[in-house]
Amino acid sequence: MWWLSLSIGNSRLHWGLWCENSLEITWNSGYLGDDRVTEVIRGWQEGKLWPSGGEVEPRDLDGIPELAIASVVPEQQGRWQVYPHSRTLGIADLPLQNLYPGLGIDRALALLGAGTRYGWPVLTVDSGTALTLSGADGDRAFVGGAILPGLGLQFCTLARQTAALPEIAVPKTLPPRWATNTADAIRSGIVYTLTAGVCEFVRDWRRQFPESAIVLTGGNSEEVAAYLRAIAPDIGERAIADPDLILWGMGEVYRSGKV
Ligand SMILES: Nc1ncnc2c1ncn2[C@@H]1O[C@H](COP(=O)(O)OP(=O)(O)O)[C@@H](O)[C@H]1O
Ligand SMILES: CC(C)(COP(=O)(O)O)[C@@H](O)C(=O)NCCC(=O)O
Ligand SMILES: [K+]
Repeated sequence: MWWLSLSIGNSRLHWGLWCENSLEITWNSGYLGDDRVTEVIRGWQEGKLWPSGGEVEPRDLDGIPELAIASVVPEQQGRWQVYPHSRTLGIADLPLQNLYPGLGIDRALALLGAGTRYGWPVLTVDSGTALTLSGADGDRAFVGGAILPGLGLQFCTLARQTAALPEIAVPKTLPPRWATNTADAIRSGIVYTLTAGVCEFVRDWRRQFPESAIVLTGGNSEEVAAYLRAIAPDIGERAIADPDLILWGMGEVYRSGKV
């Protein structure tokens, strides 16, 4: 009756502990080394949950949990597939239409989670390592989307590929637009162009699907939500923030009997 959902992203692991259809706890962790993976799997086989790297307390499960894996990082997914009670999800397992071959399973699951919780049509904005937009219509058919470097990645790449630009943390609030020093200039350039781009996509989506929910998720969703509220309140105030969209999508696949 207990099962685990593991979504493997390009920066880290996203975990959910489920009791049937009820999501009990969620946490994130870094990637784990082989020894640690072996240790965690041994724990599961003894009916123990030992979330590592996360802030969740270990606990006893009555039974050996199933593990559902959704991954966009092949090298990481193999480490967890050795668990005998695991099942790896592909886009063919999802009750969505018109998905293209090669579409990220995280994007498809986030859409499924968002549509299930907030209704169809729906647009998801996932601010993770990459920032992705993904939209589906009222028939649960994928309409399309976009991929760009995520917030953290933009700051990091700019610093790494230039001699004079420093590494800067992702700002929590809106920086000044017309900067008079280097750090603010970087903040301004990245934050205002990224936010303007997201707004443009959302506005176009709303022209096609005026009633659609707009759902924000991913490691930088709080920052993106704050920028949107400050720059475009008509979008920011109405957008829904939900950090667990991918896990909710996995729950929906479980409910349909495919896990
Ligand atoms: N504790 C954290 N560890 C890693 N990234 C974090 C953390 N907190 C916030 N972030 C931000 O979230 C981004 C990753 O988003 P996330 O949705 O977790 O990634 P992914 O699903 O691609 O692994 C990073 O680029 C970083 O800017
Ligand atoms: C676009 C992504 C890299 C996003 O990954 P993330 O930032 O969530 O780790 C991932 O969804 C992916 O590898 N997609 C495959 C290409 C596509 O969706 O078209
Ligand atoms: K992402």
